[in-house]
Amino acid sequence: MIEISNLTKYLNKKSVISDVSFSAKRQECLGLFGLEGAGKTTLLKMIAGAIQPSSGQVRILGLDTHTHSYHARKAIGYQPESGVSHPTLSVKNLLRFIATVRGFQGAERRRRVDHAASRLELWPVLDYPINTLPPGLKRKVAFAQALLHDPDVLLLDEPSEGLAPHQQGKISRLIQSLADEMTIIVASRDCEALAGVCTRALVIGGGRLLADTPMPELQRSSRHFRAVTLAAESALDLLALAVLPGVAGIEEDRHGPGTVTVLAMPGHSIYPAICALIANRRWEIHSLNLEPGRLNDVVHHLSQEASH
Ligand SMILES: Nc1ncnc2c1ncn2[C@@H]1O[C@H](COP(=O)(O)OP(=O)(O)OP(=O)(O)O)[C@@H](O)[C@H]1O
Repeated sequence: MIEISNLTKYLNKKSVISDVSFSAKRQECLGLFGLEGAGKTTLLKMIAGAIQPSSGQVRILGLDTHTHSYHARKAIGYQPESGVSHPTLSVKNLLRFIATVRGFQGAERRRRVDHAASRLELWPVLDYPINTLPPGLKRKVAFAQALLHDPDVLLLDEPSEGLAPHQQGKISRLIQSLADEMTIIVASRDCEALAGVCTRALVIGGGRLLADTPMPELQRSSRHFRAVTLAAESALDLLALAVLPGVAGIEEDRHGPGTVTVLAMPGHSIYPAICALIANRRWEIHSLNLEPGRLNDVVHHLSQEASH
């Protein structure tokens, strides 16, 4: 569905994307993760055909986006981070305009605009000029216009930024449901927020691809994978925790006295032993969490390593 080969981009004589290659199939949802300035937006723009690579190739459905740009673009929906063009139009008129550009007329155009507006819950703001909307809603409009033509490939650049947490959850569920129908690449600085949505993670730093791995693998690579964080009213007996089988170390929370994170050795499950210790010692615990792994730390760590 998507084949990226040795993609490189120079901007103002500076290398912004260096020799990036990967491919993705239908029903894959790829997270493109990296710190600020890592190159996520530039890479998405090249895949969308919005800017040309300095070298390398993008193929969508087997079509080179440079030599077959018209047909390749028909297969792509792109939600840019910068929002939509024509911000003075109302939401409805912008969606109608994009639907017309995509070749839809009459009842079919109405159906597509209505469907996209419903999916993004844009009904209450359909008649508002886009430039009067808050940033989160502008993102939703940009998302809706990317969906109008049921693309084979959907490219999303920070789709949830600026939205309240419950709205972010809705966007995640929408992305998850769309992944059944298409190939999705979603760029974000927040890897953790997309952990349950993406099947695969691409980590980019300094314009280079630092990791291309299934999401569960990235989670497993976190030193907090299967760690247990517990918070208590009074100080805990850290030695008793440290000598439990499979414990790799203990981190005390400098900002939360009484909160400790017990790290697990790879392949060990320490949660049951910690529960048994709490019961034996009759510790009064406020919270006890088995951690899935701290993905943003992993992305940060990979980026730091690559910059040295
Ligand atoms: N038009 C441009 N001219 C020169 N450099 C640019 C241009 N656009 C982006 N850059 C640089 O390219 C690098 C990658 O930028 P890009 O916006 O792709 O990163 P990003 O990962 O999307 O960042 P963010 O998370 O902040 O959106 C940055 O160092 C940025 O300063």
